[in-house]
Amino acid sequence: MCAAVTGDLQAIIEDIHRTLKPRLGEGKVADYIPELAKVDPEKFGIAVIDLEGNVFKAGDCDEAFSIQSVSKVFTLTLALGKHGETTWNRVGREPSGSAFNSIVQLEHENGKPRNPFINAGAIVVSDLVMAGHTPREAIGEIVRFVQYLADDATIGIDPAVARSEAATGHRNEALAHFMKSFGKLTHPVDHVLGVYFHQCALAMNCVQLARAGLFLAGNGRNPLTGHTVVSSQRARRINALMLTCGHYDGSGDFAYHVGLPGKSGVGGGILAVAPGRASVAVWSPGLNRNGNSLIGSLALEMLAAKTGWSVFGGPG
Ligand SMILES: NC(=O)CC[C@H](N)C(=O)O
Repeated sequence: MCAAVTGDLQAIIEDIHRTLKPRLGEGKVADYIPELAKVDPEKFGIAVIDLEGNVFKAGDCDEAFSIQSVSKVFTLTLALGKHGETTWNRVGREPSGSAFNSIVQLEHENGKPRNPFINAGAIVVSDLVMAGHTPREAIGEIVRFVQYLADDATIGIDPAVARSEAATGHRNEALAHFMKSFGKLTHPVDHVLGVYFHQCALAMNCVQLARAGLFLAGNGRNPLTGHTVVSSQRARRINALMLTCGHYDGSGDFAYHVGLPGKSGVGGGILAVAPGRASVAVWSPGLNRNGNSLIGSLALEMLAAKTGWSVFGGPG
């Protein structure tokens, strides 16, 4: 990273926070999971961690939130570790161009989801992570993996969110049963969804989330712990999937405006990766029409513009 950016980064983060604060409350908090509807729409946190381990943060960056679909990056990493490239026999690698919970493509494509970041694909990935495990063991493995990535044993699941999602998860049940009817899930639907709902209910703050994503900025190696999590080739490929599929039918827009691999969740969190430079987590619960954090996306757009971190080229 160039020295000028390092020195200015805290000022940049604070400026972004100050500039966007008056707009908090724009967007719509997800309410189809009742527990998420209770979250204060004015929350806004940013954390950036560079490869030297410097932390730059602003706002509500130490408050835990429901990471929801951001968890799909971590479960994909786990599934690739267990199953390698055969993972792609079960789930595709193409952008869907449809909503995160869409069912329409599944019938045309015989129950094989387009990519691991839409709900259907992530449910298949949960099925893959379960191999040889009970649901409880698989959930434990996911939590331990995220704790290991973030080097923080305090990270856990919010059971109220997991219960709330299970109680209202008819759309995900429909997706899972539909895929099961095509023989695309190995385990019983209720077991797979139990794992999926719990992974989505992981509660993390922006600093923890940025730390957990740091290996993707570091060619597969977390520079803070010295652990090689994945090969550089795999890190590059996960980043490619985040860039092309991480924001559902808003992925093209996110690439256009931000230009960084990113993964959003309906809790209002986004993990973004600036390869070779830093890992960034933002949180603001108001969502845009694609179900991605509205203010969080704007914050990342400003950050990319001010740092020149877009993977597509320099500042401006
Ligand atoms: N986009 C999201 O974050 C969706 C995750 C949410 N748990 C769901 O399955 O509906």
